[in-house]
Amino acid sequence: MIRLNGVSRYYKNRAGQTPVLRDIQLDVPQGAFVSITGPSGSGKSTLLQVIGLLDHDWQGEYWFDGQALHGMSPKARQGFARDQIGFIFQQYHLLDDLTLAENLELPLNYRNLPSKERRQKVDTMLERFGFAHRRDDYPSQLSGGQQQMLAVARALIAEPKVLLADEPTGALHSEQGRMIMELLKSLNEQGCTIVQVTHHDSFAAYGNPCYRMLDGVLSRA
Ligand SMILES: Nc1ncnc2c1ncn2[C@@H]1O[C@H](COP(=O)(O)OP(=O)(O)OP(=O)(O)O)[C@@H](O)[C@H]1O
Repeated sequence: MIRLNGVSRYYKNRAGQTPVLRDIQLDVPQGAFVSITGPSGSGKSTLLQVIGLLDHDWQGEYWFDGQALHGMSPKARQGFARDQIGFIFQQYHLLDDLTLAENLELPLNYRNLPSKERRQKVDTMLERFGFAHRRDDYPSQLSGGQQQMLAVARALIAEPKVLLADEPTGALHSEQGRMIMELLKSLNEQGCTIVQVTHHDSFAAYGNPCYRMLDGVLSRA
């Protein structure tokens, strides 16, 4: 489903160019749950940003369901990402001045959907994730684990083909972290393709295959 072939990424600094991703080869089959671990600063988040099309300053080939994303303009990639890719972050990235329902509706605003259909999708998601009775609450009224659950719901509402998770449990205590991992596991069992970056070996074990990033080099763990 996703294939990276020889992807490299450099950051410019005073010394010149520092390689952060080196000749990355990665295959993510449809329905897979891929984990990427590795030490701090090794390039994991950078790789996920490339896969999530949040970063365009890379070289190499990126194939997604047979489409050559490396041949697309950044603007076209942005549209593609909105349709096909869901992203969750360590710090949730919810909008605090919007209600839970309004947060969920955000990704649908880019779609040409009648408002009734948008509302139905939001209601279904609120129900599915157990937030129906809290639709008019604000994210700050939720626990960290619940905020991350809402972020997962928001990432899924536009029915992306793949869910990318960058340290999804990083801001949570272990009980809540496990809850989020169990949620990702059950989503994967329902067919959702997932790529996660994590520091936790026990959480990495939810994935198969597992990769390890070291100094910008990705290899099978
Ligand atoms: N915008 C940037 N400009 C310059 N260097 C950057 C930038 N973003 C990241 N880097 C550098 O790229 C390297 C990889 O960073 P990245 O965030 O991908 O690592 P990571 O493995 O995700 O780390 P962590 O586990 O701590 O989140 C680091 O050395 C970092 O300092």
